[in-house]
Amino acid sequence: MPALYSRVAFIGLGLIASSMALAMRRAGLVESYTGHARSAETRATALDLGLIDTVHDSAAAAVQGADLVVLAVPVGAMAAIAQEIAPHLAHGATLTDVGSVKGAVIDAVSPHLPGSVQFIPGHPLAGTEHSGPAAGFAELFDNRWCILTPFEDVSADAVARLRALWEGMGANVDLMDAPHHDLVLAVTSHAPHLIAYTMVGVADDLRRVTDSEVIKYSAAGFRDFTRIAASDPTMWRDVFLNNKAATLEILGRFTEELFALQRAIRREDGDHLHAYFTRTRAIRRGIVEAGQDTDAPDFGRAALRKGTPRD
Ligand SMILES: NC(=O)C1=CN([C@@H]2O[C@H](COP(=O)(O)OP(=O)(O)OC[C@H]3O[C@@H](n4cnc5c(N)ncnc54)[C@H](O)[C@@H]3O)[C@@H](O)[C@H]2O)C=CC1
Ligand SMILES: O=C(O)C(=O)Cc1ccc(O)cc1
Repeated sequence: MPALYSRVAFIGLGLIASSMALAMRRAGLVESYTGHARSAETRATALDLGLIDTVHDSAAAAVQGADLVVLAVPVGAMAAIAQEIAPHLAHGATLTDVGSVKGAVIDAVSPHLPGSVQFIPGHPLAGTEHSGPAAGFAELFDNRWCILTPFEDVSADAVARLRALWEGMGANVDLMDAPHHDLVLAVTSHAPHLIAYTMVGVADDLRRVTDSEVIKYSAAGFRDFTRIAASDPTMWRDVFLNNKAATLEILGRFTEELFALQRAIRREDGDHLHAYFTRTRAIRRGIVEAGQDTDAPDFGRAALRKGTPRD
């Protein structure tokens, strides 16, 4: 495939930017790579790892001459960076971001941009609990979704090119509007992360359960909570502060259902519990049977098709 862009500038050189650089290099999607990070150590690591060809100690310098600029910093840092780079963006350049929240990023970035810049917000639904330039890997986006939330006035060619870039990095691309994205992500990612943080905090508060017992006896579910609760505190603080309405809406519903389940346990209402768990099990089966559970081993899908021995 011929290169889609001649020069990409990454602002922020952490997990997502480094994975993007490696995935772009894997498929030869861009001709030259540059970037900026705040710390000299991060800049040096990104160069040493061969993620980028050149590095700049200011975001304004990094974006000059780039036909693609990727904002890959915590959501709360986007506004100041947009303000700084706006006068230096090349005419007709595409600006995108990878923030976990879209509405607040659009509000923070758009007001600073000159009319010629094509701003196409994006969000790869792929990540890990690790941060920094050494955490990236080329396969991160393989068979994962990337959601783009462009406004209608953006050039269709620019959107098609960015879509092709994500597909070249291995991702599947969907387009939706920003409020819908923020609600979907509140349900599927943001509220679950908060619940994981809470559960790990609760386990830690239980003085009877020492750290070693928590790890030693934790089954897969709790282990995954501890992994998720090890995610970057700055990034997740910014997610909740910037997707406040949708996460509060979902957490409100969650709290109501949790109270109903608590009451069922207290009243020994087995029918309520059984009916609830039957409904949630059907949801999981629907996901697996639709082939949407990309992490599930094949034997899991086969077993579900046949029906499990406990049915
Ligand atoms: N980590 C994950 O699993 C995922 C993260 N995202 C989003 O991607 C973005 C980047 O996240 P990661 O790459 O995971 O973070 P990271 O912590 O690995 O890297 C962030 C980079 O931004 C720089 N940075 C932080 N604050 C800054 C500031 N005020 N000014 C300039 N640079 C600053 C850091 O020095 C670092 O180079 C975030 O907006 C996050 O919501 C999206 C999908 C998955
Ligand atoms: O590590 C995990 O399980 C994740 O959920 C990764 C992740 C974190 C934030 C996003 O906006 C998208 C994906």
